[in-house]
Amino acid sequence: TIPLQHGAHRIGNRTDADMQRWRDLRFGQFIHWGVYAIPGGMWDGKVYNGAAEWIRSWKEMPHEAYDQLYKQFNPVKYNPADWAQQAKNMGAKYMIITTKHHDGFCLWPSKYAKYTIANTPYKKDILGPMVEAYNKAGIDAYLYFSIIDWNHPDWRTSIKSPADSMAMARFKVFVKNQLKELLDRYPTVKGFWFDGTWDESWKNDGAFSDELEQYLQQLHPGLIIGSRLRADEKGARHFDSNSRLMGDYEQGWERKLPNTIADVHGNDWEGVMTVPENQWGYHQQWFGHVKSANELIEMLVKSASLNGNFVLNFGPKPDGTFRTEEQELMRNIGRWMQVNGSAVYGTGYAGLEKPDWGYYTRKTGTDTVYMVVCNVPVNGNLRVKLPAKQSIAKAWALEQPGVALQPELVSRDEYFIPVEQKVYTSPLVIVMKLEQQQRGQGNFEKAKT
Ligand SMILES: C[C@@H]1N[C@@H](C(=O)NCc2ccccc2)[C@H](O)[C@@H]1O
Repeated sequence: TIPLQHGAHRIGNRTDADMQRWRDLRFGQFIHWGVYAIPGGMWDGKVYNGAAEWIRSWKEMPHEAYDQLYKQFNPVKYNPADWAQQAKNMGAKYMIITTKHHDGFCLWPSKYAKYTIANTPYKKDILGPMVEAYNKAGIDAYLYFSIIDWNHPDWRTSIKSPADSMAMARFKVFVKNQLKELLDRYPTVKGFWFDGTWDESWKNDGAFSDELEQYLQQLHPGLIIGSRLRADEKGARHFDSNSRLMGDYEQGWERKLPNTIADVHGNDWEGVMTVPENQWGYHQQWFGHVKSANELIEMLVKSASLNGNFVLNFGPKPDGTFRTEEQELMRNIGRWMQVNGSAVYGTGYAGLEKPDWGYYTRKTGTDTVYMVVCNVPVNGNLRVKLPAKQSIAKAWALEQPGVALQPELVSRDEYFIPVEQKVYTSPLVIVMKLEQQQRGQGNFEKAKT
């Protein structure tokens, strides 16, 4: 291995209570909200085809015009208690809020910047009431923070001169000050979600990203910070130059998910997902494929089945309300989670071969395995293949706990569980209790009894 000062400092996953709590939550709500919601992906009668929160970088949007928009930010309908209730109804157990996106606009009255909510018609802190409302609803709060800051005069994408070095040095002090300010103002937050760390100026300063992570942990022990913050001293990101994961979980799964357990290399990980193909901030005209509740439920279950968390993004409107499509989604996903959440919360990889009909999740540390059926087989049977010497002690549909299903043993360690041929409007969940076979009790003897 290559000797590193600023690579991963831990081999393997965190085992402390804060991290176990994060693991068990499994389902989060991302919120991208800021000045970019005002144009909402359109300007001067033209539609921006990029991600709405990047509209400032669009050639049709003059920087001066964008940089005045904060003077119109006045979300008179903003009601964090209502947001929290909708998130709770959806079944989200944690929330990640953009404190400051790449444009540098701060949703809190930072004393280190002028480009903040304090200097808008709204004036009041957005974050405090949000964190409070979500925590009150039993939802943990995490803070998204962009290192890239297009508004700050000292931000540099690359260091090309001594002047750049001095500017970036000032910028790093500013970043540290803002992060400490956020922890001082919102002490109940459980972690940071860093973004905007791909530019050279950051990638080539692995030492600082390492020191910053340690500084934050020492300020607030137990914080959960993903791999995207980190670079090592050779410019390697997420994984250090010895291929060891930095940070507390792999934070690279953005708008994509791993496909097999091999893809996650035994690490904790989190996938973050947009409802349309690529819009995080509010866009007035969603175009392309908009994901359905069932599609997103399947992604959530797939994530849990591969030992990961799934965070679904919402982009509130400038008036402080969620668009109707997003409200509808929260209700529809919530209806399924209300009944079937136990197949997601506190679960992980079941250690079984992925079946054709859907996903297995296992209640962590138990013999309880959930079968989440997304593709009902035309032969009417759910094939369950177990490792040698394991058998199904009991099986039942989650919605009919009193009705024992009769798995048919079709070959050694393989069962068929019949599934009703009908129209399914959402994934079906079956619960199995597995057991180690008693000594000497071969499979076929079992079938005879
Ligand atoms: C969570 C999302 N991350 C921001 C983003 O710029 N993603 C695009 C991107 C992702 C990975 C490397 C470079 C650029 C988006 O604006 C969202 O905030």
